Amino acid sequence: MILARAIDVSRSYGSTLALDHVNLEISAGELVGLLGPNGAGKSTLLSLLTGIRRPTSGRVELGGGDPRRPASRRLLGVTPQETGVPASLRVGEVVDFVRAHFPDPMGRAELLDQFGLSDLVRRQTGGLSGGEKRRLAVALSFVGKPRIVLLDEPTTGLDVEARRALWDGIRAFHAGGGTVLLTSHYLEEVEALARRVVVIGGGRVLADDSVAAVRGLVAIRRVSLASPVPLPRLAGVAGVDREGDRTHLLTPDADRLVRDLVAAEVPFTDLEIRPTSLEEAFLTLTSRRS
Ligand SMILES: Nc1ncnc2c1ncn2[C@@H]1O[C@H](COP(=O)(O)OP(=O)(O)OP(=O)(O)O)[C@@H](O)[C@H]1O
Repeated sequence: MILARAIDVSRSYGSTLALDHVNLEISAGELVGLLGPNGAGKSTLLSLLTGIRRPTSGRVELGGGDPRRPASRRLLGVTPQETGVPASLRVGEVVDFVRAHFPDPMGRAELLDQFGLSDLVRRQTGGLSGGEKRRLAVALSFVGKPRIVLLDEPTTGLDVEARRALWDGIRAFHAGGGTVLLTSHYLEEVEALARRVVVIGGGRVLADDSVAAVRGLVAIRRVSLASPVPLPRLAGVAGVDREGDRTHLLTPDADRLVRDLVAAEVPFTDLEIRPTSLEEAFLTLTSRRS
């Protein structure tokens, strides 16, 4: 069963095209990572799926219905990028307050345990660390036993321990049959949780595949050099960019490329090799494909 769907969805803010003909289907029981750089359109897509915003064109469905209808949102749990809880309330009180809104909520102790918050139950939220606050905010999206949870950058800014506690909570929900869509800037983070990753950049879906396949795609290096002569055709070059007297070559195998340059006796200076950003890697690959 498909729990969330975007069909040919575009969304503009004035002259900014935040989403450009996006198609996406999330089936029940999946844990999907939505990966992309700043401004890629991730939050916009979540805001459409949660019914906060309307697409400019195309259609969005949640549980087969319009997410703007409250009935469709009954199966949904969400933690947006920015959240806030009243500083004077204790952790246990916040959880109880949210629990009171649902007909069959999770038990308070079970929820706190699942997210490593049990020791904080009597603490006022104003005194929590950033990581503890974030864990509480994410935990709250699970209170109503949703069928699908959307998490916008759930672990950004957390230290390793807090991140692991959060991951454990998300994994426990998924192990119980729950469906999750979470956004992230980092493939490593998606890799820790999800099998499927949807890469979004410039408002478009650039890849929708297994984490392993996407890792292969983005392991691209940028080899930059200055040469007084035009470069010969070299194997394994995914993209070429010229900037003044410098040439930038994108390749999945920088070692081989450098060996080939030397073997071809290409005169070069100022060789530089660096990893590409996700955005660079994907935009290069997609522009080659199209
Ligand atoms: N309310 C808004 N008004 C105008 N432009 C907006 C608005 N919200 C988002 N945008 C623009 O739409 C594009 C996509 O933004 P969005 O927040 O969806 O990206 P994102 O992938 O979630 O980024 P980040 O990782 O930084 O959160 C950006 O160019 C952004 O500036």
